[in-house]
Amino acid sequence: MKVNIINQSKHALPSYQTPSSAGMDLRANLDSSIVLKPLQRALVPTGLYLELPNGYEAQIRPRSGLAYKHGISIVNSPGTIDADYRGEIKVLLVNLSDQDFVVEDGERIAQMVVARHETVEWQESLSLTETERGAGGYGSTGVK
Ligand SMILES: O=c1ccn([C@H]2C[C@H](O)[C@@H](COP(=O)(O)OP(=O)(O)OP(=O)(O)O)O2)c(=O)[nH]1
Ligand SMILES: [Mg+2]
Repeated sequence: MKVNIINQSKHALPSYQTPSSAGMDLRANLDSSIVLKPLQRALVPTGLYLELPNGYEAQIRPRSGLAYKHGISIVNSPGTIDADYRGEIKVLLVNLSDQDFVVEDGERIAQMVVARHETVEWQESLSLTETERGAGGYGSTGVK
């Protein structure tokens, strides 16, 4: 699928790291590095602007390596990029470790997965179909 993109960053377009990757890594586009103190968050610019087709969204997800090695995650994970959004894609990083983390210009800070979504029209009803699960949840099926 072809998607229009404007790249105002200093970096190459996001790309899949392997042929069957679901996500493309996003790079920070910074004039100078950012220091994230423990529990601090920052809205990190990418310099990218998308025009997703209707019926698609982009999800901004953490990278597991940064999460595991440095406790870096995304506050609103997965971030939602709406098809009608024309602003800059930004990544809301948070440092969940007990050490400072430095975000460098050009660093791959997150990954973006483009996915289809449905647009729902509500059909208001007085009752719902019965199921085996019913209202059970939150561990209702046990732990083993
Ligand atoms: O991680 C994110 C999440 C969102 N956005 C942009 C694209 C998205 O389409 C828009 C709005 O996001 P969202 O709906 O999550 O935020 P909101 O707090 O509900 O703001 P709004 O009232 O503008 O929808 O912000 C990003 O750049 N990065
Ligand atoms: Mg919103």
